[in-house]
Amino acid sequence: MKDGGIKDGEWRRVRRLTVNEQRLLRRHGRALVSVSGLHALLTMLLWWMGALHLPAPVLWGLLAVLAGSAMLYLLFLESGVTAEWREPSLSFPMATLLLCTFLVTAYGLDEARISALMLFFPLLLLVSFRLGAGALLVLALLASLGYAAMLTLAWSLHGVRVSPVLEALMWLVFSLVSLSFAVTGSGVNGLRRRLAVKNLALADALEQVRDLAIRDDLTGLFNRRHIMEVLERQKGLADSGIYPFSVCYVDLDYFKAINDAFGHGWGDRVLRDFAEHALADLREGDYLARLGGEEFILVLPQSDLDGAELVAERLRRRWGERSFRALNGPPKVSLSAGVASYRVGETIDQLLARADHALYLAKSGGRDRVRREVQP
Ligand SMILES: Nc1nc2c(ncn2[C@@H]2O[C@H](COP(=O)(O)OP(=O)(O)OP(=O)(O)O)[C@@H](O)[C@H]2O)c(=O)[nH]1
Repeated sequence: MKDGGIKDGEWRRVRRLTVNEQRLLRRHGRALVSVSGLHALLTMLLWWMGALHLPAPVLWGLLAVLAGSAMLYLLFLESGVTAEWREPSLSFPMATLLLCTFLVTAYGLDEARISALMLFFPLLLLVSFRLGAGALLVLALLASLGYAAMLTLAWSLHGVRVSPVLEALMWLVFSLVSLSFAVTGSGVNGLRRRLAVKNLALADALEQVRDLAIRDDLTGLFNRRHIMEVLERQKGLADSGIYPFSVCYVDLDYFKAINDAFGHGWGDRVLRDFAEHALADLREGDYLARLGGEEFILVLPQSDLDGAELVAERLRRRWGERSFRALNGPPKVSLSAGVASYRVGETIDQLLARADHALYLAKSGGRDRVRREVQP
């Protein structure tokens, strides 16, 4: 449904509310209950002043309905029972019920009849935050028809005490003001909805911008800038004694030859395939970034040197089994890796320099192998 008005199936469960939405929902519920409370107070005041001519059982029944419905309504909203319904605030049934109670009080009044209906306007404004134009117009129409029916009943049961022309005039003014409140409310509601849609689009765009800032275009892995932030965070955790971490430089072997023999397109494809393969090979919580070219880095929280070496060795072995020959690509692309473990208090540059040296050892030792840092 586009405008969010009340239609068939409105009460069906559709999705969970966010915490913020739940907070707004409860606030809305309390506002509606305040209107109900104000009406109860006004009714008692009018009765105490002797202006309300309702039989005692009707009066107490009315107050009981106001109190009971308010409690039930709050119970529904606070318990979250309605949270997954399409219109979780139950604004339409609650507003209709309150309208009926306004009409009952108005029935018991003569000169001051309209005073019991005044609360309908703030009520309409309140529910316009939740209901669409159609539902607001239906409410305004119900109020106008209800008022007319209440007048007819009052006139037929205890005659006319106020000039019928004056009564009819008040009814007309009430109906027109209700209508204009409904129209204004739905306009505000429309604006609010458009704003909400724009906010969502903005949040999406921000997410994309953030993604662009931290990810590598070709592989979708984290980029160098972001992994440096990750490393600083890990250093903070390790320096506080929370857990250690290790890093592993990975470099694909003879990549220039692949580009030269199979073309740049194949080179890109191998890089993307490696990223996918390595990500699948890592455990949850490990980080993988592309530093540039065919150079990658793994950041392995809670891993010591032996653990990091095992991870790198497993990656080397499994990646080495991969072949693109069937697709007319390179038969095999091996990798070399250098691992180093963070030593409390050192800088990230010192750590990376040891990993880089280990990678150099792997390359100069013949490639397709993992080497660990040499002690000091
Ligand atoms: N297809 C492709 N190639 C790239 C990309 N970035 C860098 N390269 C190429 O990767 C190659 C890296 O070559 P080298 O640094 O000589 O390294 P290598 O050929 O892998 O040799 P070793 O590392 O010593 O085993 C160069 O030819 C770069 O042009 C990229 O995004 N896509």
